[in-house]
Amino acid sequence: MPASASNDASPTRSAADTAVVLVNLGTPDAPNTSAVRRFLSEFLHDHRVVDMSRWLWCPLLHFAILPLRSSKVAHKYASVWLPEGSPLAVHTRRLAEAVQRELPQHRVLHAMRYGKPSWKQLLQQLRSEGVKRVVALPLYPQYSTSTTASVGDVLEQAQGLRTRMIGDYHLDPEWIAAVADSIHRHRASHGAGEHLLFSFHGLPQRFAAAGDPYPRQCEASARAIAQALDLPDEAWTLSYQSRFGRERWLEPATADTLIALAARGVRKVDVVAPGFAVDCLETLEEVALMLAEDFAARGGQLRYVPCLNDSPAHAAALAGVVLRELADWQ
Ligand SMILES: C=CC1=C(C)c2cc3[nH]c(cc4nc(cc5[nH]c(cc1n2)c(C)c5CCC(=O)O)C(CCC(=O)O)=C4C)c(C)c3C=C
Ligand SMILES: [Fe+2]
Ligand SMILES: [Fe+2]
Repeated sequence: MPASASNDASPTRSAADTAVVLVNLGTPDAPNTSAVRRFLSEFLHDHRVVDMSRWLWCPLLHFAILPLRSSKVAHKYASVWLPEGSPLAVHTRRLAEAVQRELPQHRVLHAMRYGKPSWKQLLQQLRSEGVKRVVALPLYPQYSTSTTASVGDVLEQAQGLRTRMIGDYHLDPEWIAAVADSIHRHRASHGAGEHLLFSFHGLPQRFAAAGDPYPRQCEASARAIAQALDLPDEAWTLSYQSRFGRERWLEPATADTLIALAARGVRKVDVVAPGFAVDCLETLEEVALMLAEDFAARGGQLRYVPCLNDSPAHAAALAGVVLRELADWQ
Protein backbone atom coordinates (compact mmCIF):
# COMPACT_ATOMS: atom_id res chain seq x y z
CA MET A 1 0.00 0.00 0.00
CA PRO A 2 1.50 3.40 -0.87
CA ALA A 3 2.28 5.51 2.20
CA SER A 4 -0.30 8.16 1.40
CA ALA A 5 -3.12 5.60 1.17
CA SER A 6 -3.04 5.56 4.97
CA ASN A 7 -3.28 9.32 5.07
CA ASP A 8 -6.91 10.23 5.32
CA ALA A 9 -6.49 13.98 5.90
CA SER A 10 -8.27 15.38 2.84
CA PRO A 11 -6.29 18.29 1.48
CA THR A 12 -7.38 21.48 -0.19
CA ARG A 13 -4.68 21.78 -2.82
CA SER A 14 -4.48 25.52 -3.47
CA ALA A 15 -0.83 25.35 -2.35
CA ALA A 16 -0.28 21.98 -4.01
CA ASP A 17 3.44 22.46 -4.36
CA THR A 18 3.90 22.43 -0.56
CA ALA A 19 3.23 19.51 1.75
CA VAL A 20 3.23 19.61 5.54
CA VAL A 21 4.09 16.26 7.11
CA LEU A 22 3.69 15.36 10.78
CA VAL A 23 6.25 12.62 11.46
CA ASN A 24 5.96 10.37 14.49
CA LEU A 25 8.13 7.53 15.73
CA GLY A 26 6.08 4.58 14.47
CA THR A 27 4.43 1.57 16.00
CA PRO A 28 3.70 -2.07 15.14
CA ASP A 29 0.89 -2.95 12.69
CA ALA A 30 -0.61 -5.47 15.12
CA PRO A 31 -0.27 -6.42 18.80
CA ASN A 32 1.42 -9.72 18.03
CA THR A 33 4.98 -11.02 18.32
CA SER A 34 5.89 -10.96 14.63
CA ALA A 35 4.62 -7.41 14.02
CA VAL A 36 6.34 -6.13 17.17
CA ARG A 37 9.55 -7.89 16.17
CA ARG A 38 9.46 -6.26 12.70
CA PHE A 39 8.92 -2.83 14.24
CA LEU A 40 11.58 -3.22 16.94
CA SER A 41 14.07 -4.53 14.41
CA GLU A 42 13.73 -1.49 12.13
CA PHE A 43 13.71 0.94 15.07
CA LEU A 44 16.63 -0.59 16.96
CA HIS A 45 18.79 -0.87 13.80
CA ASP A 46 18.85 2.94 13.54
CA HIS A 47 22.32 4.27 14.53
CA ARG A 48 20.62 7.37 15.92
CA VAL A 49 18.80 5.21 18.49
CA VAL A 50 21.55 2.72 19.33
CA ASP A 51 25.01 3.97 18.44
CA MET A 52 27.00 0.85 19.41
CA SER A 53 29.31 -0.85 16.89
CA ARG A 54 27.18 -3.13 14.63
CA TRP A 55 29.60 -6.00 15.36
CA LEU A 56 28.53 -5.87 19.00
CA TRP A 57 24.95 -4.69 18.61
CA CYS A 58 23.62 -6.94 15.80
CA PRO A 59 24.30 -10.26 17.57
CA LEU A 60 22.81 -8.89 20.77
CA LEU A 61 19.76 -7.55 18.93
CA HIS A 62 19.11 -10.63 16.75
CA PHE A 63 19.89 -13.36 19.29
CA ALA A 64 18.75 -11.82 22.58
CA ILE A 65 16.70 -8.61 22.43
CA LEU A 66 14.33 -9.37 19.51
CA PRO A 67 13.57 -12.99 20.51
CA LEU A 68 13.10 -12.14 24.19
CA ARG A 69 11.45 -8.74 24.01
CA SER A 70 8.99 -9.05 21.11
CA SER A 71 6.43 -11.34 22.73
CA LYS A 72 6.65 -9.54 26.09
CA VAL A 73 6.10 -6.16 24.43
CA ALA A 74 3.33 -7.57 22.18
CA HIS A 75 1.33 -8.35 25.34
CA LYS A 76 1.82 -4.78 26.49
CA TYR A 77 0.58 -3.43 23.15
CA ALA A 78 -2.43 -5.77 23.35
CA SER A 79 -3.40 -4.22 26.70
CA VAL A 80 -3.82 -0.73 25.16
CA TRP A 81 -4.71 -1.57 21.52
CA LEU A 82 -7.73 0.33 20.15
CA PRO A 83 -10.37 -1.12 17.77
CA GLU A 84 -8.82 1.06 14.99
CA GLY A 85 -5.21 0.11 15.76
CA SER A 86 -2.22 1.12 17.83
CA PRO A 87 -2.95 4.23 19.93
CA LEU A 88 0.06 6.05 18.49
CA ALA A 89 -1.12 5.36 14.92
CA VAL A 90 -4.74 6.26 15.60
CA HIS A 91 -3.99 9.50 17.46
CA THR A 92 -1.31 10.59 14.97
CA ARG A 93 -3.70 10.15 12.04
CA ARG A 94 -6.46 12.05 13.83
CA LEU A 95 -4.02 14.81 14.79
CA ALA A 96 -2.96 15.20 11.13
CA GLU A 97 -6.65 15.47 10.17
CA ALA A 98 -7.16 18.12 12.85
CA VAL A 99 -4.11 20.12 11.66
CA GLN A 100 -5.42 19.79 8.08
CA ARG A 101 -8.65 21.48 9.22
CA GLU A 102 -6.55 24.32 10.67
CA LEU A 103 -4.53 24.65 7.46
CA PRO A 104 -7.04 24.19 4.59
CA GLN A 105 -4.70 26.07 2.23
CA HIS A 106 -2.02 23.37 2.62
CA ARG A 107 -1.79 19.64 2.20
CA VAL A 108 -1.22 18.00 5.60
CA LEU A 109 -0.09 14.38 5.83
CA HIS A 110 1.44 12.12 8.43
CA ALA A 111 4.19 9.53 8.35
CA MET A 112 6.16 7.29 10.67
CA ARG A 113 9.93 7.18 10.94
CA TYR A 114 9.70 3.38 11.46
CA GLY A 115 6.88 1.22 10.09
CA LYS A 116 3.91 2.56 8.13
CA PRO A 117 3.01 4.95 6.61
CA SER A 118 6.72 5.12 5.76
CA TRP A 119 8.34 8.56 5.93
CA LYS A 120 10.86 7.61 3.26
CA GLN A 121 8.21 6.30 0.83
CA LEU A 122 5.97 9.30 1.42
CA LEU A 123 8.78 11.66 0.36
CA GLN A 124 9.33 9.67 -2.86
CA GLN A 125 5.63 9.70 -3.55
CA LEU A 126 5.29 13.45 -2.95
CA ARG A 127 8.13 14.11 -5.40
CA SER A 128 6.51 11.90 -8.05
CA GLU A 129 3.25 13.86 -7.58
CA GLY A 130 5.04 17.12 -8.36
CA VAL A 131 5.27 18.48 -4.83
CA LYS A 132 8.17 20.95 -4.63
CA ARG A 133 8.47 21.78 -0.93
CA VAL A 134 8.07 19.69 2.21
CA VAL A 135 7.85 21.00 5.76
CA ALA A 136 8.45 18.21 8.27
CA LEU A 137 7.14 18.58 11.78
CA PRO A 138 8.53 15.74 13.92
CA LEU A 139 6.00 15.08 16.68
CA TYR A 140 8.63 15.51 19.37
CA PRO A 141 8.22 18.81 21.23
CA GLN A 142 11.81 18.50 22.55
CA TYR A 143 14.70 17.92 20.14
CA SER A 144 16.84 14.80 20.51
CA THR A 145 19.43 13.29 18.18
CA SER A 146 17.80 9.90 18.86
CA THR A 147 14.42 11.00 17.48
CA THR A 148 14.27 14.36 15.67
CA ALA A 149 17.67 14.05 13.98
CA SER A 150 16.68 10.65 12.61
CA VAL A 151 13.63 12.20 10.91
CA GLY A 152 16.07 14.76 9.48
CA ASP A 153 18.39 12.04 8.17
CA VAL A 154 15.62 10.72 5.90
CA LEU A 155 14.65 14.23 4.82
CA GLU A 156 18.23 15.04 3.84
CA GLN A 157 18.33 11.99 1.57
CA ALA A 158 15.20 13.15 -0.32
CA GLN A 159 16.19 14.14 -3.85
CA GLY A 160 14.44 16.80 -5.92
CA LEU A 161 12.54 18.43 -3.05
CA ARG A 162 13.12 21.62 -1.12
CA THR A 163 12.79 20.69 2.52
CA ARG A 164 12.58 22.20 5.98
CA MET A 165 12.32 20.52 9.35
CA ILE A 166 10.96 22.11 12.52
CA GLY A 167 13.49 20.97 15.12
CA ASP A 168 11.45 21.51 18.26
CA TYR A 169 8.58 23.50 19.74
CA HIS A 170 9.32 22.95 23.42
CA LEU A 171 8.67 26.58 24.41
CA ASP A 172 6.06 27.51 21.83
CA PRO A 173 3.62 29.71 23.83
CA GLU A 174 0.47 28.21 22.28
CA TRP A 175 1.71 24.66 22.91
CA ILE A 176 2.68 25.48 26.51
CA ALA A 177 -0.76 27.05 27.05
CA ALA A 178 -2.49 23.99 25.53
CA VAL A 179 -0.64 21.56 27.84
CA ALA A 180 -1.24 23.79 30.89
CA ASP A 181 -4.92 24.09 30.02
CA SER A 182 -5.29 20.30 29.63
CA ILE A 183 -3.80 19.84 33.13
CA HIS A 184 -5.99 22.61 34.51
CA ARG A 185 -9.15 21.02 33.05
CA HIS A 186 -8.14 17.54 34.22
CA ARG A 187 -7.64 18.88 37.74
CA ALA A 188 -10.94 20.76 37.58
CA SER A 189 -12.84 17.55 36.78
CA HIS A 190 -10.89 15.09 38.97
CA GLY A 191 -9.84 17.42 41.80
CA ALA A 192 -6.23 18.62 41.98
CA GLY A 193 -3.62 16.07 43.05
CA GLU A 194 -1.16 16.97 45.82
CA HIS A 195 1.72 16.85 43.37
CA LEU A 196 2.24 17.17 39.59
CA LEU A 197 4.79 14.86 37.98
CA PHE A 198 6.12 15.70 34.50
CA SER A 199 7.24 12.36 33.06
CA PHE A 200 9.37 12.51 29.89
CA HIS A 201 10.73 9.62 27.82
CA GLY A 202 14.29 8.93 28.97
CA LEU A 203 17.60 8.91 27.11
CA PRO A 204 21.02 7.40 27.85
CA GLN A 205 23.02 9.90 29.92
CA ARG A 206 25.85 9.51 27.40
CA PHE A 207 23.72 11.28 24.75
CA ALA A 208 23.18 14.28 27.03
CA ALA A 209 26.90 14.36 27.91
CA ALA A 210 27.66 14.48 24.17
CA GLY A 211 25.51 17.63 23.84
CA ASP A 212 21.98 16.39 23.13
CA PRO A 213 19.77 19.35 24.17
CA TYR A 214 16.87 17.05 25.11
CA PRO A 215 17.09 17.17 28.94
CA ARG A 216 17.53 20.98 28.98
CA GLN A 217 14.47 21.34 26.71
CA CYS A 218 12.42 18.96 28.90
CA GLU A 219 13.34 21.06 31.95
CA ALA A 220 12.41 24.28 30.13
CA SER A 221 9.06 22.84 28.97
CA ALA A 222 8.16 21.58 32.45
CA ARG A 223 9.11 24.89 34.09
CA ALA A 224 7.11 26.92 31.57
CA ILE A 225 4.02 24.70 32.01
CA ALA A 226 4.34 24.88 35.82
CA GLN A 227 4.63 28.66 35.58
CA ALA A 228 1.55 28.84 33.37
CA LEU A 229 -0.28 26.91 36.12
CA ASP A 230 1.15 29.16 38.86
CA LEU A 231 2.62 26.13 40.62
CA PRO A 232 5.27 26.69 43.28
CA ASP A 233 8.51 24.69 42.81
CA GLU A 234 7.68 22.21 45.58
CA ALA A 235 4.38 21.25 43.87
CA TRP A 236 5.96 19.59 40.83
CA THR A 237 8.80 17.27 39.79
CA LEU A 238 10.35 16.23 36.48
CA SER A 239 11.32 12.60 35.89
CA TYR A 240 12.23 10.23 33.04
CA GLN A 241 10.50 6.97 32.09
CA SER A 242 10.85 4.06 29.59
CA ARG A 243 14.45 3.08 30.34
CA PHE A 244 15.92 0.56 27.88
CA GLY A 245 19.09 -1.52 28.36
CA ARG A 246 21.71 -1.49 31.07
CA GLU A 247 23.54 1.80 30.72
CA ARG A 248 22.71 4.87 32.84
CA TRP A 249 19.73 6.86 31.61
CA LEU A 250 18.58 10.34 32.61
CA GLU A 251 17.47 10.60 36.23
CA PRO A 252 15.40 10.65 38.31
CA ALA A 253 13.41 7.71 36.98
CA THR A 254 9.62 8.16 37.07
CA ALA A 255 9.18 4.85 38.96
CA ASP A 256 11.70 5.92 41.67
CA THR A 257 10.12 9.36 41.94
CA LEU A 258 6.69 7.83 42.54
CA ILE A 259 8.15 5.55 45.24
CA ALA A 260 9.75 8.60 46.90
CA LEU A 261 6.49 10.58 46.71
CA ALA A 262 4.54 7.69 48.27
CA ALA A 263 7.18 7.39 51.03
CA ARG A 264 6.75 11.12 51.73
CA GLY A 265 3.04 10.51 52.26
CA VAL A 266 1.82 12.02 49.00
CA ARG A 267 -1.39 10.18 48.17
CA LYS A 268 -2.70 11.82 44.99
CA VAL A 269 -0.30 12.45 42.12
CA ASP A 270 -1.21 13.85 38.70
CA VAL A 271 1.15 12.63 35.98
CA VAL A 272 1.48 14.38 32.63
CA ALA A 273 3.78 13.41 29.77
CA PRO A 274 4.50 16.52 27.67
CA GLY A 275 7.29 14.86 25.69
CA PHE A 276 4.69 12.74 23.89
CA ALA A 277 2.50 14.51 21.35
CA VAL A 278 0.00 11.66 21.39
CA ASP A 279 -0.78 8.77 23.70
CA CYS A 280 1.08 5.56 22.98
CA LEU A 281 2.41 2.42 24.61
CA GLU A 282 4.73 4.38 26.87
CA THR A 283 2.02 6.62 28.32
CA LEU A 284 -0.98 4.29 28.35
CA GLU A 285 0.65 1.02 29.40
CA GLU A 286 3.72 2.14 31.34
CA VAL A 287 2.26 5.16 33.15
CA ALA A 288 -1.53 4.95 33.17
CA LEU A 289 -1.62 1.18 33.81
CA MET A 290 1.62 -0.17 35.36
CA LEU A 291 2.93 2.81 37.33
CA ALA A 292 -0.61 3.62 38.47
CA GLU A 293 -0.93 0.04 39.76
CA ASP A 294 2.43 0.26 41.59
CA PHE A 295 1.45 3.58 43.15
CA ALA A 296 -1.93 2.18 44.22
CA ALA A 297 -0.11 -0.72 45.91
CA ARG A 298 1.65 1.95 48.01
CA GLY A 299 -1.67 3.42 49.03
CA GLY A 300 -1.73 6.25 46.50
CA GLN A 301 -3.76 7.31 43.50
CA LEU A 302 -2.04 8.18 40.21
CA ARG A 303 -4.18 10.24 37.89
CA TYR A 304 -2.87 10.29 34.35
CA VAL A 305 -3.45 13.44 32.29
CA PRO A 306 -3.85 12.33 28.64
CA CYS A 307 -1.62 13.73 25.91
CA LEU A 308 -2.98 16.56 23.78
CA ASN A 309 -3.75 14.06 20.99
CA ASP A 310 -6.11 15.54 18.37
CA SER A 311 -7.55 18.27 20.61
CA PRO A 312 -8.38 21.56 18.84
CA ALA A 313 -5.85 23.45 21.01
CA HIS A 314 -3.09 21.03 19.99
CA ALA A 315 -3.96 21.25 16.30
CA ALA A 316 -4.07 25.06 16.47
CA ALA A 317 -0.71 25.23 18.26
CA LEU A 318 0.98 22.93 15.71
CA ALA A 319 -0.63 24.80 12.80
CA GLY A 320 0.82 28.03 14.23
CA VAL A 321 4.28 26.47 14.44
CA VAL A 322 4.02 25.35 10.79
CA LEU A 323 2.71 28.72 9.56
CA ARG A 324 5.61 30.56 11.19
CA GLU A 325 8.06 28.20 9.51
CA LEU A 326 6.37 28.75 6.13
CA ALA A 327 6.31 32.54 6.57
CA ASP A 328 10.03 32.43 7.22
CA TRP A 329 10.51 30.41 4.03
CA GLN A 330 8.83 32.68 1.47
C1 LIG B 1 17.98 2.98 23.09
C2 LIG B 1 16.69 2.91 22.98
C3 LIG B 1 15.73 4.03 22.95
C4 LIG B 1 15.94 5.41 22.89
C5 LIG B 1 17.23 6.17 22.88
C6 LIG B 1 14.64 6.01 22.84
C7 LIG B 1 14.39 7.39 22.79
C8 LIG B 1 13.14 7.97 22.65
N1 LIG B 1 11.94 7.35 22.35
C9 LIG B 1 10.92 8.27 22.31
C10 LIG B 1 9.56 8.04 22.06
C11 LIG B 1 8.95 6.78 22.00
N2 LIG B 1 9.55 5.58 22.25
C12 LIG B 1 8.63 4.57 22.12
C13 LIG B 1 8.85 3.21 22.27
C14 LIG B 1 10.10 2.63 22.45
N3 LIG B 1 11.30 3.25 22.73
C15 LIG B 1 12.32 2.31 22.80
C16 LIG B 1 13.69 2.56 22.97
C17 LIG B 1 14.31 3.82 22.93
N4 LIG B 1 13.71 5.03 22.87
C18 LIG B 1 11.72 1.02 22.58
C19 LIG B 1 12.48 -0.27 22.54
C20 LIG B 1 10.35 1.22 22.36
C21 LIG B 1 9.30 0.15 22.00
C22 LIG B 1 8.60 -0.40 23.14
C23 LIG B 1 9.50 -1.28 23.95
O1 LIG B 1 10.07 -2.24 23.43
O2 LIG B 1 9.62 -1.00 25.16
C24 LIG B 1 7.35 5.16 21.79
C25 LIG B 1 6.01 4.44 21.68
C26 LIG B 1 5.80 3.65 20.41
C27 LIG B 1 4.44 3.02 20.34
O3 LIG B 1 4.27 2.14 19.52
O4 LIG B 1 3.50 3.35 21.06
C28 LIG B 1 7.57 6.54 21.71
C29 LIG B 1 6.55 7.59 21.34
C30 LIG B 1 11.51 9.55 22.59
C31 LIG B 1 10.75 10.85 22.65
C32 LIG B 1 12.88 9.36 22.80
C33 LIG B 1 13.97 10.31 23.09
C34 LIG B 1 13.88 11.43 23.62
FE1 LIG C 1 21.37 -6.51 12.32
FE1 LIG D 1 11.56 5.31 22.91
